[in-house]
Amino acid sequence: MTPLEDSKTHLVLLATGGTIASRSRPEAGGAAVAADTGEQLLGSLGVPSPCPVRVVDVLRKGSYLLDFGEMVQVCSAIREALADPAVLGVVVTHGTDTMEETSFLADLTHDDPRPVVFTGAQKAADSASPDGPANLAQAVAVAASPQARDRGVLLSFAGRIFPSRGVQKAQTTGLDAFANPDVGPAGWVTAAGGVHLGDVPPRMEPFRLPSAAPDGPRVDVVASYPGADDVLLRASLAAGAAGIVLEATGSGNANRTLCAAIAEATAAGIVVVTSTRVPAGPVVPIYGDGGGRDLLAAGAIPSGILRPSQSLVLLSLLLRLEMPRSRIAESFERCGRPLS
Ligand SMILES: NC(=O)C[C@H](N)C(=O)O
Repeated sequence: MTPLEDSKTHLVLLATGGTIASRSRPEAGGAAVAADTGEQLLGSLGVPSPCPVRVVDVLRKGSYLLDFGEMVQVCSAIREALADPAVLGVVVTHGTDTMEETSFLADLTHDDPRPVVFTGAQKAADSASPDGPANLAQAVAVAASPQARDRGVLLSFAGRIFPSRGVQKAQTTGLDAFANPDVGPAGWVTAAGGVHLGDVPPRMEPFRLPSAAPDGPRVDVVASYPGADDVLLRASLAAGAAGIVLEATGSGNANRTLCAAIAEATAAGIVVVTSTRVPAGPVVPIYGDGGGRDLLAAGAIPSGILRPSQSLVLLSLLLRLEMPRSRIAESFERCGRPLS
């Protein structure tokens, strides 16, 4: 671990809830709900932190409850923490269900060399052997490491370190909850806090952070599957969607019915992005008969390597920033490129 040169330097821990903070509650019928404060989480660390940590409680909820405005709120809290030059880096404790969404939004809008590291847990704080304390200790070690600088927003989980772009929750209950099926982890962190990361990849130009208003443009995810018709897509349009992420099959295919409805939607100015339910590989326009080639001709924008969850975040961000379709297409081209 890196010794501190200046005793005033410190990390900030932003607590948002999730399983890492959850305990079973009689008032919830014994179900696990977010309960612990950031101070309680910090108090659970079995090892001393490499530097002082200041705690801010931002939210206390399961991440399956978050909306886009709350994700912006977490990003604003990161920005506020980094406004203090004595802050070395930020750790965010967060539920794992939507950590790939919030961390990606934070990465897209992160304009600072200092590390921001998300972590959480798969087992509740009151379980017999919670994984939260070790995950948090490792995230603190990563955030305090000079090796983690200039890498945007990272996830540290079960000893592995991932850039947020392309990361996916890949286990419902297994302790190694996250994966990047395209490129694997960027590095690892040992139980003793030793951080190992490879070369620093180039960073993308950050986007502006939009307002945290809860009533931004509506963006829905609509799936294609055997027998899918256009009823749900049209319901989304009728509900006022400004953007739709199509969770397509394979390399990004739908069918003739969906394709025709998408052509109508894009002609009316709705932005449609084609992503895929397949865990790895880019969206590629190859097939006709309502496949990816026809979706492209219908005006849908391929998401590159971004899965539906992260496509939803990028599209919601760009629509909140009032970007025209041409810049949205360019942004997906840039942000959807595989990280190598
Ligand atoms: N393991 C977790 O954190 C899952 C939890 N349901 C959440 O996302 O808040």
